[in-house]
Amino acid sequence: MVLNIQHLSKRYDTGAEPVEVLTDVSFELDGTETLALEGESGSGKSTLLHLVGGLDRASGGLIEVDGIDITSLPDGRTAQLRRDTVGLIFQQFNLIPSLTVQSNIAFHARLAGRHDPDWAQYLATRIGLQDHLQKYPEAISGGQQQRVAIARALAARPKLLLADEPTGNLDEATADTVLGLMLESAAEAGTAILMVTHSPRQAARMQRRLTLSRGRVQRAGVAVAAS
Ligand SMILES: Nc1ncnc2c1ncn2[C@@H]1O[C@H](COP(=O)(O)OP(=O)(O)OP(=O)(O)O)[C@@H](O)[C@H]1O
Repeated sequence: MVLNIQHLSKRYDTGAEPVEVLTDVSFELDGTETLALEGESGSGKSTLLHLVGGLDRASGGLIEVDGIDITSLPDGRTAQLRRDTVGLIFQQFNLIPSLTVQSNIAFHARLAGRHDPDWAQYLATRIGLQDHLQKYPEAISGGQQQRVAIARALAARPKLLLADEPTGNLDEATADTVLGLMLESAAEAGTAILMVTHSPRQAARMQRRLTLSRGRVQRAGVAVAAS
């Protein structure tokens, strides 16, 4: 199992009143499964993704990534796990402007000590970037930049890919193409996917769908607490 979440909760104590953003969330993700995370704005999707990526701390419950409980790891170890096991794609591509497309793709794999030039080259070609490798991010389109972010996230063959509306700012046709490339490339890399999306059309292309409603997992139209 690549991801095991049990009774996860997240509370923010920053304001006058504590805000419980996630309550008793439990689900699992096997091998190379793909899961769409849906739910209305403010339901806690991004918060959940940040917790799984170790970018924020849970208030309670368990998050096992590839068998390691990240809720009890010190910050340095979470960063290491993120580097070694998890790939991240956000709506903002976060490309490094001073690096070429090719170097951007290799960047995280190099950091993880797992840069495989043949795989990076194959991935870039597979994802349609072969003619843009020596260009800088400013010289390519939004759709192409998003392809770079996807290739970069998959270059180190992560066990788990976390994607927060990865095609959210692309037109529908480009989004369809880019998502297809992401799914095919992840399958080839042996990578499971947890993807936040507002698009039912995109969610339907994933193997499983899970909806959050006010921080709880909703099944069959009803928000339920995990047993
Ligand atoms: N640092 C914070 N302090 C207090 N509340 C927060 C904080 N970060 C997020 N929240 C609240 O947590 C809730 C869930 O936010 P989150 O961004 O996870 O929702 P979301 O489902 O991803 O929404 P969207 O679809 O609009 O991106 C929101 O009500 C938000 O206001």
